[in-house]
Formats: sequence, C-alpha cells, structure tokens
Amino acid sequence: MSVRELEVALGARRYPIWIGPGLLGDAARWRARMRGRHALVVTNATVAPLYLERVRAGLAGLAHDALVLPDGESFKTLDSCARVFDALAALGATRDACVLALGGGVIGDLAGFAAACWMRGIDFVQMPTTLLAMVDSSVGGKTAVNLPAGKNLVGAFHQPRAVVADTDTLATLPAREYRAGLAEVAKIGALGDAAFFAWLEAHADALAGRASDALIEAIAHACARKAGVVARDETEQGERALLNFGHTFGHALEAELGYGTLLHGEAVAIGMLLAARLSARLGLAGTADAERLRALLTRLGLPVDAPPGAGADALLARMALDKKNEAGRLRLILWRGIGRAEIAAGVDAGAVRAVLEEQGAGRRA
Ligand SMILES: NC(=O)c1ccc[n+]([C@@H]2O[C@H](COP(=O)([O-])OP(=O)(O)OC[C@H]3O[C@@H](n4cnc5c(N)ncnc54)[C@H](O)[C@@H]3O)[C@@H](O)[C@H]2O)c1
Ligand SMILES: O=C(O)C(=O)C[C@@H](O)[C@H](O)[C@H](O)COP(=O)(O)O
Ligand SMILES: [Zn+2]
Repeated sequence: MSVRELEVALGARRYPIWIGPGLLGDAARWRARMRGRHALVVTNATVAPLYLERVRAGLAGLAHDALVLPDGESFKTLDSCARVFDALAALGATRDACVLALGGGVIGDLAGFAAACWMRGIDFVQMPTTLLAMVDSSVGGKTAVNLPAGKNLVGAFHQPRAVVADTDTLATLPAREYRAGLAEVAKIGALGDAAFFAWLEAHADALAGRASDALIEAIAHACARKAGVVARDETEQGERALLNFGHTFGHALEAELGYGTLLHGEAVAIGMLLAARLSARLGLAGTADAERLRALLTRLGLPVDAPPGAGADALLARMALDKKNEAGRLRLILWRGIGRAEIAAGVDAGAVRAVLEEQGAGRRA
C-alpha cells in the first residue's frame, strides 16, 4: 500500500502529512525534515515498548535520547512538561534541536507544547500512533496541557515540521481507543461536509470493522479537511472554531468527571449530540439531523449519552472557562444540520442547562 502525502500550507511555512504503512521505519523521509544535531523522542510507557526502537533506529548519527512518560490524560500536565524540559537540558539541546512526539494526542499536545516553549520554540515532528492523533491532533499546531480547572488551558500554536502517520501502528490500538478516534472523523462530516457524512454512513460498518481501505480514506479525508481549515485560519480567529463542535460540552465533561474517565473522543461524541439538541431547542435545526448523528455515532460504537456523575451546574461553570467565550458570554458551536455548523455567541445559559438536564447530564452518580 502506498503512502498518501498531504500538505498544510501556511503561506511560506508548509509541512507534509504522510499517511501509510512503514513510515516510522522510513527514517530517510522524516529525517530530511529535521535540522540540527539533537533529537528527543517523547513517548509513554505503553507506546515505548511497541515503537520506540523503530524510531531510535532512524536517529543514528544524531545525539538523541528518549523520555518515557506515564500513560494517560491525567499526565498531560505542566509537571510532565517540566520533565521534557529537564530531558532537553540533559541532552544539551539547543535551538536547532527537534522533539519527536511518538504517541497519541496526549503525547503530541504535551511534547508540542514543550517544543514551543524550549528556548522560545524548537522544531517538533508529530508521530501519531492513535487514530485520533492521525485524524486530528497531529495536524494544525494546537499544543497544550490541562489544568485541574480545565482542558488545554495552557498552550500555544506551534506547527510541527512534519506529520508521520504510520498506519501499521493502529494494529495494536485497543478497540475503545480506535472508536474514540472515529468520533473526530464523524465531527469533520457533521460540522462542514455533508457528503463526507453520507460517505461515513455508507462505510460505518467497514470503519467499525477497521477495513483498511475505508480507514485510509477516512484518515486522509479528515486530515485534508482539517489542513484546509488551518491554512485559512491558523490561530482560530474565525472558521477554525468550528473544529470545536461538541468540545465545549465535551471538555467540561472530561474535566468534571476526572481526566481519563471519558476518552476525549467519547466526550466529543456526547458533546456533539448535546450541541445538536441545543441547536434544535433554539430553533436552529430540526431533530431529524440530530437523530442521524446519533445513529452514526452509535454504529461507530461511541457513547451518545453523558454518564451520571457531573451536575448541570458544575458543567455550566466549567463551560464558562471555555476559550471561545467572549465578554463573559457563552460562545459555542451550534449547527443548522448535517454539515452546517456555525459559531453562536451569547448562547442562553438557561437553554444549555435545560439540555443538560433533559439529557441526563444533570444526574448525580
Ligand atoms: N491538538 C489538537 O488539535 C487535538 C485534537 C484532538 C484531540 N486532542 C487531544 O488529544 C488527546 C487524546 O488523544 P488520544 O485519543 O490519542 O489519546 P492518548 O494519547 O491518551 O492515547 C490513547 C491510548 O492509546 C495508547 N496508545 C497510543 N498509541 C498506541 C498504539 N499504537 N498501540 C497501543 N496503544 C496505543 C496510549 O498509550 C493511550 O493509552 C486529548 O488530550 C485531546 O485533548 C488534541
Ligand atoms: O484543531 C482544532 O482547532 C480543534 O479544535 C481540534 C479539537 O478536536 C481538539 O480537541 C483541540 O485540542 C481542541 O482545542 P481547544 O482550543 O478547544 O482546547
Ligand atoms: Zn477534539
């Protein structure tokens, strides 16, 4: 199977996204995107035994080291970031050094943020090993860590030098993590691409069964759509906020339930349905499209109802700290139906509470 190559074009700054088998072992390809003499691989305790040696083999001739962090969303923290800084210092990494982020979105966000900070910014390469990271987090340069107060509250826009999506790595990805990645794929269709949404409906069984042709097509399509949005609006002054469909609710659920309780993709699936229901309540969309979204997510094996344990008031308080809000007013992504999301400012908190309570998110465990 051949390697697909896409590009993120940000004026003169451009970088490739490679998608296909065998890419971690194809060091000649990704080494060409690295400058300088130092490289630090940042990964975690689950991914390291599986794929670290493949990457290290490609670093022969460079001064390099690897930092293996504990696994989990609860380690996407400033403390972990400090460990990356210490490892870069121990390596003697200067401004021409490169960080290689080998893992899922947690590692990509964290290592990317550390690269953005070290000596005010050094190169990094995304080596995503989860479906979610391949279709979403490795592309576009959003890097961040969480705080107890909320998701991704400390971060930077810092674009990678390349995205190396070796699809062979998906063979070891647990089923629940795979399904979580499909949520961000469905999001791309739901927010702005009705034809892709219909394609997903037609290929839902193939995707749920990990059929490789459908999967490669879905990864490439999601990356291409995201690359287009990022090229037009790198720092989320407008259109890029649409990629946050489902995230205002989703991030609140992730933080309120405790990081790692819901996977990010699961929280986004539930969040998209909450946003769809809110849109229907506000008269922006009919309920039929919300049902279509619910049906697709269910076929992809994703949760569609918030679990008990997070009260509506607590979730609303979390949503008040969402990055998209302006002038103390809720600003979130609503929609007019499949493929037609829009940014809504000044959303009535009472309507949000009603949707949370009606859907059961207000239940106590
Ligand atoms: N920057 C962005 O634009 C962006 C976009 C979407 C999500 N995110 C962030 O990404 C994170 C979620 O990423 P994720 O879903 O990849 O979670 P993750 O990074 O926690 O990875 C999921 C699990 O899979 C394991 N794993 C990774 N690759 C594996 C492989 N090939 N085989 C076996 N196990 C493997 C990991 O160790 C982990 O246990 C969240 O923090 C979310 O906020 C960021
Ligand atoms: O790339 C973007 O832009 C996104 O919003 C993609 C999201 O899927 C992703 O979860 C992102 O990390 C959310 O960013 P945030 O700004 O809401 O923290
Ligand atoms: Zn997301």
